[in-house]
Amino acid sequence: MTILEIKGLTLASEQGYIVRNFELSVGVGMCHALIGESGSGKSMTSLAIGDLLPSSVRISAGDIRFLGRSLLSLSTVQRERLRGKEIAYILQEYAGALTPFIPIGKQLDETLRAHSVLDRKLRKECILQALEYTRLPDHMYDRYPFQLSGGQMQRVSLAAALMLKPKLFIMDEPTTALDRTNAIEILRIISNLKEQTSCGILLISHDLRNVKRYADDVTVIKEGQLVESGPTQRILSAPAQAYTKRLLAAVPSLRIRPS
Ligand SMILES: Nc1ncnc2c1ncn2[C@@H]1O[C@H](COP(=O)(O)OP(=O)(O)OP(=O)(O)O)[C@@H](O)[C@H]1O
Repeated sequence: MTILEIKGLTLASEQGYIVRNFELSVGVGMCHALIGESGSGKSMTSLAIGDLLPSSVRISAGDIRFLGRSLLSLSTVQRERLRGKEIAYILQEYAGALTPFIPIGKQLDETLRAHSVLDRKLRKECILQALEYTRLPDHMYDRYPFQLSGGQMQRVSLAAALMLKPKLFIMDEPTTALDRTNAIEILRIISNLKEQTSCGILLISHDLRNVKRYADDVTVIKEGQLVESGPTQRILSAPAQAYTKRLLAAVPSLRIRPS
């Protein structure tokens, strides 16, 4: 079964096309990485899924289906409801997801209250479970975001998303702002989550070592157009397109032999 299916997606601004006739799908329990050079349209594609495109960019053709349902046929309110509850974004800018002077527990409680009918006691249990899952101690509940390190803050934003049990995580450079140890820790948590909950993950990353390790499938995008797509192992070890070969050759640990 497919969680996310993007078909013929075309995004345009006044300056012209940003993404053209693009497609990608994320299966149940799968992590699909979207890779390509800076400015190739990765973030715009991911923002289109959650109805988060800037006002200067519009969807001019194509469809985005979530669990078989076209998202483009839903109202703004319906899409807003899906976002957060069923489709969660984890971004590089984790600090913006938290209000600095409100304790973590209170912020997570507000999120849970908005999206569930759990009583206060159950909400607290759920929050503590999410903190534990992201390997944060219970006392984080009473801490303020400004008292946390970058790695801890990204784990809190992950905890906030996963306690709502979304079906799809959209992760745009989730570990770019973190050191290698914290980045690996976050990716391990995400990977476990995928195994345990069968959620789908759309991962946008410049770090091809992470893509190699954690993604099941890869799609390569260049100037808004699909270059090639397939299982990670195949794309990284035997890319069919010259552009992909160039992209991979730039990463020393992935360097491929010219064919
Ligand atoms: N607000 C905007 N209005 C119009 N065009 C935009 C806007 N923001 C970005 N773009 C254009 O959309 C194109 C794709 O940008 P996008 O952010 O999706 O690239 P990306 O592949 O995610 O790059 P990076 O890896 O650097 O984040 C770029 O050419 C960019 O100039």
